[in-house]
Amino acid sequence: SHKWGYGPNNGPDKWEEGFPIANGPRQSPINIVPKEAQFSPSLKPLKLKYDPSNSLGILNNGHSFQVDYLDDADSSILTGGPISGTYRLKQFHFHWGASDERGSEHTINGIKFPCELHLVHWNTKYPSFGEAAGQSDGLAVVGVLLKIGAANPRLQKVLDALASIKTKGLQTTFANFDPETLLPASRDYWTYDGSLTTPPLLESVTWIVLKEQISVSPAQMAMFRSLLFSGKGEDECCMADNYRPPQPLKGRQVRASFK
Ligand SMILES: NS(=O)(=O)c1ccc(S(=O)(=O)NCc2cccs2)s1
Ligand SMILES: [Zn+2]
Repeated sequence: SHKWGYGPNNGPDKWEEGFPIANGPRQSPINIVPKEAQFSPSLKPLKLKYDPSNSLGILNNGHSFQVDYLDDADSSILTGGPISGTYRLKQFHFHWGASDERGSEHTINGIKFPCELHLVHWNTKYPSFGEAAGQSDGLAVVGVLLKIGAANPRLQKVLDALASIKTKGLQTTFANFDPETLLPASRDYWTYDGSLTTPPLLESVTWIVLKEQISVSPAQMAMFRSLLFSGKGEDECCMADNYRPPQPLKGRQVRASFK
């Protein structure tokens, strides 16, 4: 069977063929309507504690690129917020468009952003990431929207590494990176129960989407688009538009940590 992707023959509209959960009750992403989000005073502040020495490498996985973290201890963790217990950072990655008017997965009042950052964490009540990924409370992903503006110096170290992972399967070491430097000043967020936004589309994600965006310049967006979906020696296919569009809310409540 041909692998899933973002093209006309293997893209989001085709994923239900191999992954019927694509039409499930808690799929992601969604369109967030701030006025319809319920302020929940019981939501705790988000607590992120990352150890930069846990960063391992940066990989072109053929769908996006990801920075992987050592997750054999509670050294890079997410606590508080809508979750209970401790979730360990596994990796972060991005989704982006072929042009600046699209690329994000979550939308706000129907507005698409050029790019979206996802920091993927797994619940340590389970023995491993793979185990957690199959549980309804197994994963927590922090989503940060990027908007076009001034060049973001915090992104530069990541973007400068892309030249060495141009094609699918390439990876290189990526040491001492603190992903907290990518986050906006405010920790205000929206949260809802959802899923992975790529196959296997598992409905195991507590989504935590930050209200404040971070900036990215058009030149920096061009660097994201310099990556290839294709492997070395294959017909070149620019890595872009690697986003799933918003999915039906199906009665879910979106809660806000702020008024
Ligand atoms: N866009 S997103 O943050 O919703 C993610 C999509 C895929 C993610 S993963 O790297 O955690 N792999 C998921 C798995 C593969 C096999 C078992 S689970 S995270
Ligand atoms: Zn993602």
